[in-house]
Amino acid sequence: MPLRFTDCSFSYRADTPVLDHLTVDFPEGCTVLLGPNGAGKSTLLSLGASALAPSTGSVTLGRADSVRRRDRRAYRQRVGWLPQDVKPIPALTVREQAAYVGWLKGLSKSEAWDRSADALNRVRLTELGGRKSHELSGGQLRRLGIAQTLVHQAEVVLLDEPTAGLDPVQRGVFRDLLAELSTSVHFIVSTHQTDDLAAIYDTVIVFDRGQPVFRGSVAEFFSAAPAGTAYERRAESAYRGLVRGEV
Ligand SMILES: Nc1ncnc2c1ncn2[C@@H]1O[C@H](COP(=O)(O)OP(=O)(O)OP(=O)(O)O)[C@@H](O)[C@H]1O
Repeated sequence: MPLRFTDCSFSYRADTPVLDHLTVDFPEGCTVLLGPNGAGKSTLLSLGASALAPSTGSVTLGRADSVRRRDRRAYRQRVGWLPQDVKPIPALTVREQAAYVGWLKGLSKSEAWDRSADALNRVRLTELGGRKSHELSGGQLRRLGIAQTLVHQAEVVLLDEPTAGLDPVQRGVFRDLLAELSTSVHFIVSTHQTDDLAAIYDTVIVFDRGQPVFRGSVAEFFSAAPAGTAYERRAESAYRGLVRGEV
């Protein structure tokens, strides 16, 4: 079920639109969103999560429109969001936090509590379930963020730079987790990391100055690199050829 932005505009300040009548859809599977600093990726994901509202246009998941008041609750249940800074909720344990977010999304307390056990198991945090969430490391906290989206069984999960600042081992853990979960959840991942694209993603979207400048398979993305580019430099080279960068 694709997430679709249709004719979407958004500005933080009246004179500088970040998104200007943008139309783009995110297909099923695992999609990576690449783009330079300031391109508008986080803004796009915040709109996708319905944490921000567009000034024109719509953001839809199937028939549910995030902008339409009567659809909003259902829309938010179907979409999970991991912003750049996942926040521990003071005084709550890891399991309580996962359950609490499920409850906020409309589950009953008992349902949220029951599902939190399975969600923590899927992100390999069961053993830390009784620990206070503010005691988690950055990598563990991000896995808790994913567990929160699993509790309310989001169909589409938006991850904003989920591996920034993680050590190589934790990055590997996260990558394996995405691969495992992507059989049942559609992921849209904003990142600056272009290694491992082929191992994780089905679709690449490159965003620059509020507009998509590339949308295709990983193989098509690689083929945007000049002929003869060394194998390990294809992603970087293709990317450089597509974007103009920060103003
Ligand atoms: N809260 C805010 N208030 C005002 N301007 C903002 C705010 N958040 C982002 N912007 C501006 O909106 C534009 C897009 O920012 P955004 O964070 O969406 O880009 P990004 O592609 O996610 O960048 P990065 O890769 O650095 O995270 C930038 O010019 C940024 O300065």
